[in-house]
Amino acid sequence: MTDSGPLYLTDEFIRNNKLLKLDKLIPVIQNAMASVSKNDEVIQPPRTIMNIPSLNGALLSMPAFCKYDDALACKLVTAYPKNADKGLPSVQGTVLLFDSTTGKVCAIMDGIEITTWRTAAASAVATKYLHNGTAVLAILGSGTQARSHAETLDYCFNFQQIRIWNHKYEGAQTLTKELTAKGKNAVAYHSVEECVQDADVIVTATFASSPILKGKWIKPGAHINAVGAGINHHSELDVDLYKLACVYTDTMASAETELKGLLEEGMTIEEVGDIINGTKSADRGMITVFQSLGMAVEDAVSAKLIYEEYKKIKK
Ligand SMILES: NC(=O)C1=CN([C@@H]2O[C@H](COP(=O)(O)OP(=O)(O)OC[C@H]3O[C@@H](n4cnc5c(N)ncnc54)[C@H](O)[C@@H]3O)[C@@H](O)[C@H]2O)C=CC1
Ligand SMILES: O=C(O)C1=NCCCC1
Repeated sequence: MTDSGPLYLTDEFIRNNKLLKLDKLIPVIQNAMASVSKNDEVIQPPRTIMNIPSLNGALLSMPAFCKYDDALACKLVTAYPKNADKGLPSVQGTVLLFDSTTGKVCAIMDGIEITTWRTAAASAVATKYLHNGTAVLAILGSGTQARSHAETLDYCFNFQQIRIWNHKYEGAQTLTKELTAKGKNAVAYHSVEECVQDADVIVTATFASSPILKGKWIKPGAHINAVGAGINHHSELDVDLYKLACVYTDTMASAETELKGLLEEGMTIEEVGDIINGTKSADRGMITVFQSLGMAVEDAVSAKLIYEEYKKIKK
C-alpha cells in the first residue's frame, strides 16, 4: 500500500487560489471566538512561548481542537522583529492539520496567510461587537498586520478615512500610496497624536516595546485593536489608557500569563466571546480595547476552511 503523504499548501498557493476569503473567514473566526467562551467546544492549552533573547526572536507552539468544526491543528510560529531589515517577514510559521479521528496529518500549510488574515478577522469581529462609529480608522504600523487590518476593517466598515502612522515615515507613505491606489481616502502621518485624534477605530500593529499610544489623545468612545507583541503583549498602549478603557481579550486562559502585568495592576479583562454570546454586554460609550493575543483555535478553523476550499477546487 502506498501513501503519498500529507498535502502541502504554500502561502503563495493559498493566496493565488483565494482559499482564505474574508466573506468566509470572518464568520468562522467569529464562531471560534464565541466558542472559546462556552464550555466544551474548544481545547486550547496556553501556548508555549520560547523567547530566544540572544537572537531577538521567539518560537511559539499553538495546538488546538475545535469540536463543532472538527478541526485539529497545531501551528508553530516564529517572531523575528529584525527580519524586516533583511526583507523577510517578521512572523512566519507552519500549520499542521490532522484527521481528528485517526491523528494522521492530512495537510501541512505555510502559516503566513493564516496568521495575517485570521488576526485581522478577529479584530474586525471585536470591533463589530464593541463599537459603533466607524468614520475614521487610524493604524499605527505599516507592516503585514497593518495591511491586513486596513483591508479587513475597511471591508467590514467602509471607513471615510484611513490614517497611517509608522515609526519610519516611509513605511506610512508606502502603505498610504497602496491604499490610495485602491481608491481609499488614505493619509500618512508624522505624529501618533495627530493620527489618532478623533479617530473612531485605532489599530496598533507594531513591534514597539514601550508605549506609543496615550490615553489622553483618544476620543471618548473610541475602540482600539491592540495587536502587536513587543517585549510582552501590552507594550503599545500606556497603562493610563488601559485604566481608562474597558479591556477585552480573546482568551482569558492565555491572558492569565500573557497579560499578567495588566492583571497585577488590578485591571478587569473580559473575553470578547462573552459579548458575542450575549452573556455579557459591552459598554459602547467607553473607550474599548481589544487586546489581541492570537489563538490556536483561530489557526485551526482557518486551516480547516482552507482545506475544505482546496477540496472544492480539486474536484
Ligand atoms: N495578536 C496576534 O494574533 C498577532 C500579533 N502579531 C504581532 O503584530 C505585530 C506586527 O506584526 P507584523 O505586521 O507581522 O510585523 P511587520 O514586521 O510586518 O510590521 C511591524 C511594524 O512595526 C514597526 N516597528 C518595528 N519596530 C518598532 C518600534 N520599535 N516602534 C514602533 N514601531 C516599530 C515596523 O516599522 C512595522 O511597521 C508584531 O508585534 C507581531 O508580533 C502578529 C501576528 C499575530
Ligand atoms: O498568534 C500568533 O500567531 C502570534 N501571536 C503573537 C506573535 C506572533 C504570532
